[in-house]
Amino acid sequence: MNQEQFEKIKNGKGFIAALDQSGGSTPKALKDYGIEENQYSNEDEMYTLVHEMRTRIITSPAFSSEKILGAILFEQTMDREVEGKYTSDYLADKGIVPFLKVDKGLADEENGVQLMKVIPGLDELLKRAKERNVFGTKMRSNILEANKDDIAKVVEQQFEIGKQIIEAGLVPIIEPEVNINAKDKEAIEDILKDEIAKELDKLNEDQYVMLKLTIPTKPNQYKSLIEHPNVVRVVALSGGYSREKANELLKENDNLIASFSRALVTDLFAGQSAEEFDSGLQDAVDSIYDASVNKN
Ligand SMILES: O=P(O)(O)OC[C@H]1O[C@](O)(COP(=O)(O)O)[C@@H](O)[C@@H]1O
Repeated sequence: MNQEQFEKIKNGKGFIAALDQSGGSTPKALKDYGIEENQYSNEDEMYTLVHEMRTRIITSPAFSSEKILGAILFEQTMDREVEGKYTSDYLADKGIVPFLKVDKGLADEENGVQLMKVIPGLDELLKRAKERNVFGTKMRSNILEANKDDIAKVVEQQFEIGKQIIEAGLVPIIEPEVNINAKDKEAIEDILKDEIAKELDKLNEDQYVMLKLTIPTKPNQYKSLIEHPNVVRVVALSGGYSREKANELLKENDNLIASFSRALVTDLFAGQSAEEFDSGLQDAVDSIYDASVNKN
């Protein structure tokens, strides 16, 4: 494992940019960016357009390692190039640590949770990620109701696959998202914290994970997880909150940094001039950095 990147992710001041919208989320990500579905006629064109959007973000002067510690990539982005380099190498050369989203989407909701779908060919994908100098991975489940046994299943699945990822020499970001509109969000977060702690305590001392969590209703709910010796860093998804709201809630949580997708790109549009785009991205980066680093 790249020790310099490990140190940066563990102790660096900044946040992680989530640029990994999956196939399922891409049409909405493009629509939010100002590209309607009638502007592309097949998946290939869609992926080319979203790679252009991500390239515009990644190559912007606002997308700098001064405030951005890492970036989470979609598999196709990892296999494409930015200015003649593989995307992960381009990022690493900018001092930004590359991560790869490895999940293949969510299973149907059952008993108030969505497990991850089976991930075929994971070993092969992890091998390729290592070849592309990727540091870590990210995979997302979804929790909607406070059903203890089912939340336990979500966490068990995450850690079981997480250990496979650790074996492959990468650091897994474990992301059991809690839906921000869940009726019993606080009760879910109490159960989730306990279930994650149980799995963390089973790890060997040289097995490291990261956690990507919904910003909790109770400030500092996850303090004990943040301080756990097997946890490199705990980061927060924006979950559908506006950037202002996500930043406001994040500021209430010590040592919790952002890993936003929607909240990062919400003011970026295809039709913007270079300076409008770059200044919109700079504003987003500055405000998310501030919420990640300067707490109340
Ligand atoms: O496309 P997916 O896999 O459903 O994930 C969508 C997004 O959810 C995230 O986990 C969190 O994104 P948000 O900050 O927009 O909630 C991102 O990493 C990812 O881009």
